[in-house]
Amino acid sequence: MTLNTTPLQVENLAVARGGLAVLEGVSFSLSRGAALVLRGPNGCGKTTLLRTIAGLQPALSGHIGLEPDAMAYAGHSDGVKPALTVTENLRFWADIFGTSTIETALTQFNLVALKDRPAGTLSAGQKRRLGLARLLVTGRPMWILDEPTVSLDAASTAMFAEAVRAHLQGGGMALVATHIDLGLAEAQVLDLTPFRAKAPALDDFDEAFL
Ligand SMILES: Nc1ncnc2c1ncn2[C@@H]1O[C@H](COP(=O)(O)OP(=O)(O)OP(=O)(O)O)[C@@H](O)[C@H]1O
Repeated sequence: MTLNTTPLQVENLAVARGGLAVLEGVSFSLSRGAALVLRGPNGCGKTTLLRTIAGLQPALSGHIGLEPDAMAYAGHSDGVKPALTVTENLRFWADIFGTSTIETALTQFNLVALKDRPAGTLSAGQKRRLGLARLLVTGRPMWILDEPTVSLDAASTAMFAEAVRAHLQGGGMALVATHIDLGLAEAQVLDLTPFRAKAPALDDFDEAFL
């Protein structure tokens, strides 16, 4: 699949969770070859924003200028099939996304020695590496990553940063919510704190109980 795509344009986006707005007025753009790291305190709406941009839930308002089928989303769950081996998991995804090779994914995420292991027998960090390796076999240009380094040790975190860097160098893009320093000095950073939605004003007070 080609990496030629319109860059991501997000304009005046408002997103909601549980029926309540959590972020409003979020605007940014991402060019090919660029990464943006989203920061903000727990509960500010990073996951909600990523899920909305990935097309997994509707926006309250605003515009997202990239189709979901240009995106590969890696959320909190690894999405690994435990009964399939590492190779079978990657081949399964390669078939779904219409790509052919899984070798780069095995190598870049240090999974070669584990390739015949049922995924259910992997450690948490190994499972996470497999879940992230899936990004490579999607062939999709826009990676949307929610806390991708959870369970990864320092070496695997560095390996992941290298995989993101290689993706960017190939013209891909990455949007990442993370609390840690990924070591991606080239990434831009957007703090979502100023975009937190204001609590709705009460304009219809009930009488106080006496
Ligand atoms: N199922 C739910 N129903 C209602 N509200 C929810 C639900 N899940 C989460 N929320 C609330 O939505 C808000 C945004 O949550 P979200 O998971 O997007 O934040 P986050 O910035 O990703 O947080 P964290 O850094 O802790 O992962 C939070 O205030 C959270 O409590």
